[in-house]
Amino acid sequence: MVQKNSQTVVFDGTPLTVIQVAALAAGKAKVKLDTSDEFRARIDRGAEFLEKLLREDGVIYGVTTGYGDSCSVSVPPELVYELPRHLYTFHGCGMGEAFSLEESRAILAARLASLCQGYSGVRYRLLEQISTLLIRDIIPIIPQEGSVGASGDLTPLSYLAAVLEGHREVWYRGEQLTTAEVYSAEGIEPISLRPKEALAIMNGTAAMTGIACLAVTRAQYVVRLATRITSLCSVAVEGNDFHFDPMLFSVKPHPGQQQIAAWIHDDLHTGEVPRNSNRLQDRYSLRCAPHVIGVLQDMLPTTVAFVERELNSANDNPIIDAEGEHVLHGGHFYGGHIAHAMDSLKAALANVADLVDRQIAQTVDPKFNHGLPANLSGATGTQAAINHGFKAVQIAASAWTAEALKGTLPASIFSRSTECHNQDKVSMGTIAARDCTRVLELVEQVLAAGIAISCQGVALRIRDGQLTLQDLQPALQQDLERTAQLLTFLTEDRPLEQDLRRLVEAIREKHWVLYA
Ligand SMILES: N[C@@H](Cc1ccc(O)cc1)C(=O)O
Repeated sequence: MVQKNSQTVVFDGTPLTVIQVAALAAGKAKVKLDTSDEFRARIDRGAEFLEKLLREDGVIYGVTTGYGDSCSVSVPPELVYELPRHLYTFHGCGMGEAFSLEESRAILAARLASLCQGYSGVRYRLLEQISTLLIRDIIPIIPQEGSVGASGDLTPLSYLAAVLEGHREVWYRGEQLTTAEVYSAEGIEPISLRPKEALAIMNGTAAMTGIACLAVTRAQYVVRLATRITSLCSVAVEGNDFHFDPMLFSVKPHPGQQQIAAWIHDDLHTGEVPRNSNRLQDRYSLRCAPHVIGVLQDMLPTTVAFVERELNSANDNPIIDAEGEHVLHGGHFYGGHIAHAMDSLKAALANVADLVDRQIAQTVDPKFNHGLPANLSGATGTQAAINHGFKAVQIAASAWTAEALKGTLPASIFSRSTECHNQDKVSMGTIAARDCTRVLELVEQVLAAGIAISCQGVALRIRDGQLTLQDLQPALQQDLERTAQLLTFLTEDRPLEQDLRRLVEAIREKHWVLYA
């Protein structure tokens, strides 16, 4: 899976970026665990401190006690080593679809990044086993449902814990196989989890954080593509270029909004604004595009910061301070920041889908599109009467938009008291991240329709001699060519499902080079 000469993501406790996690998840980056003696020693020090504590004090939460509300139950010494297996076993109750291969790799990467901070009291050997899974692309199959995202992603991460010990199932070379058969084929020894180790794997936010890494990197491309679609729609409907003037935006100083306006302005290579324009004001979906896409652009840096801090944090409980010899009890498994980041990201994303859906509506409609044919059908002569162009695609885009908007209900407000009221306030961050992923899929579909329709609109003006290719900025010319590689100009009605699927795939692959 891992491509040759591709980048390498090194797990050594130093900060990782969402881009690195996304590259790793896509199979485009190699994985390397720091093998230096210094790093090994730093990690092992936590496990050694716990061993010492166990010998000397005999009581450690989650090691010699039950979990959560069951912490008042003491576990007799002869059963302490059986406790980790019980933890992942009773949490083996995940439901729903499994996370995708890409998502599951991101989840493993997020857990490894957290354990590499060195505050979880696990052995270096455990980190090696997780990195072996990533390197050999043996990926646990993790059901998506069943985490409240505040006692960590306990249930999803139990699937990782179980796989480390050689149980449950994995994806391996495109097949779903038992971990046991893959380990024996690959000559991998299952690990025997030490007393704190199952808890350390499960008591964190890796499921929601891994998914959030993928969501924010996809959202960065959504911003750019929605901006370019706005420019193309403006050209297609002969919109008013002066809505994006730098002077206009200098008096409303949201930097992301200004950036979007500047990009559109450059795309449209607008000249000097007339002293008193007699041009009409376009509808809001064009005129206010920087104000809608700009919200997403302005919130992305904060969203990325939330996700990267969580990614590079010790999200576990208890935290093991081997240096100072303390066991610190807290709530670092709580995914509140990811919950908020994903809840707000999905709302901003769905607003962009709504904007593009309205741009599509203007562009296909002869009442608003300044002389383009109905539904942008390229059919001429008598054939025009029976051709319906992008009519159904516009209807579909309306449906995808509605579904995206419906998916924006915040998850974090649905906190429930659970686990005998020990977990009486929880984040629901994993649900927020999954919702955000679903919203993203729908947004990308709307953008696929948007790029298809805006390019057809511009191509119609060129075909009908109202515009030449050279009138367009080189970047827009290139977009038309890149779109034409995937979607031939629509003259005669044809089922567009496969074309749209290609376009969605191309969005995921960042096929259009946008504002580099
Ligand atoms: N997250 C809990 C531990 C826990 C683990 C498993 C459970 O099923 C419940 C609670 C804590 O650290 O306090």
